[in-house]
Amino acid sequence: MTDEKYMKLAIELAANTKGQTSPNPLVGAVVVKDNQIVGIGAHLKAGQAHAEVHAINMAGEKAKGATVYVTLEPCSHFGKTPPCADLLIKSGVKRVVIASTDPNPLVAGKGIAKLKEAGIDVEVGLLQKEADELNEVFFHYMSTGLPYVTIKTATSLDGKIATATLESKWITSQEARLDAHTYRHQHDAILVGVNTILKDDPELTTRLPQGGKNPIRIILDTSLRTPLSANVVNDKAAPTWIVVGCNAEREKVAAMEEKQVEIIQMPTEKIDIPTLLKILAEKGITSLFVEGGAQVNGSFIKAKAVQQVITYIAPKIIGGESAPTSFGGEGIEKLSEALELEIKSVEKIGPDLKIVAKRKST
Ligand SMILES: Nc1c(/N=C/[C@H](O)[C@H](O)[C@H](O)COP(=O)(O)O)[nH]c(=O)[nH]c1=O
Ligand SMILES: Nc1c(N[C@@H]2O[C@H](COP(=O)(O)O)[C@@H](O)[C@H]2O)[nH]c(=O)[nH]c1=O
Ligand SMILES: [Zn+2]
Repeated sequence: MTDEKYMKLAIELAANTKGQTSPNPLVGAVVVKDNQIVGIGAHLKAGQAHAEVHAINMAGEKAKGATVYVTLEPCSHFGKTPPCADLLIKSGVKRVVIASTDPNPLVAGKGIAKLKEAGIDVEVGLLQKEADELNEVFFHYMSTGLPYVTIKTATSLDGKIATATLESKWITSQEARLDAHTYRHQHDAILVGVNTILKDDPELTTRLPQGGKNPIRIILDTSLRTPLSANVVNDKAAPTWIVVGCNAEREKVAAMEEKQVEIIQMPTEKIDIPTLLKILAEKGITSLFVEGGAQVNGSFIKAKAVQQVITYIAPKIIGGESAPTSFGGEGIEKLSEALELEIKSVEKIGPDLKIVAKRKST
């Protein structure tokens, strides 16, 4: 039981740095000696000390003969920081309890092997499910080389994202919209289509009472119709990248680049989602928050390029055959082609419902 207690603390430490460590994983570590916690640590920012380093430094001499609980296999490579496995060996710990193994090919089992070779008692898998869930973004990015994609939609009870005259402010409550901003803080980038820019001129920034990091703003805009006057072009609140097709007008591209907007020009006329995801991953985007609208959401579903769908439902009926729903595009013909997810949670947020659904882990 005490092992679980300490690993739960390590997981808690890791969970509280969500949104800070990208492209690195969330990691927590706890050092225990004679049933006393003598050191704790979490990885706070990519490029800075790993969780084990903080915890071992805090433990000092007491690390000798101690047990270390760490949510991810200690690294064994020289990345931006020296290997944690070597540090644990040098500090004379007796036992290391690990939750998740690290799929990073640079680590993948080597950290565990190193510790065992040095005669340290290693145990793997304690609360692995909870720890793995914490790092679903990092593990997905490591194993696929693509960003972990979350689509967020906000609809009425009858599934509409706007009225037939395209009025959409607001369908869901302030509380639900605030909840969505937490995801903006946690994601590397937010993505919308140019129609959302033209209709709402959104800021796409993280506006939480407690503050938060603004994600990089990505606009899908094949023929570069985003106005030079748009908020996302002028407010300098966060980087803005506009994805265009190969036929976007040179002059418009130059005018946008003048305003420090980054243009990502696709090799094809249209924007191919799988190709775009590879480009974004290469640019270090490990998590992508897609806030629609209908056409963009439809293109991600068509490409089956989504890992999580978060739906906020307001207890309102909008009606109208031509009122848009969350996923546009041509859709599917046969039900067997429907994108299969599993519902992970259903909760009330103010007057609204929030449903989190995830792809079955492939
Ligand atoms: N219309 C609704 C939403 N609409 C979401 C659209 O993407 C909207 O244009 C942007 O979220 C606005 O961006 P910003 O706030 O200026 O950063 N999202 C919601 O959660 N509920 C709704 O009712
Ligand atoms: N954050 C973290 C680990 N992260 C591992 O190390 C890699 C990043 O290495 P670096 O570039 O040196 O920060 C990352 O991809 C992942 O495999 N490992 C750990 O032992 N403890 C930590 O707290
Ligand atoms: Zn490390």
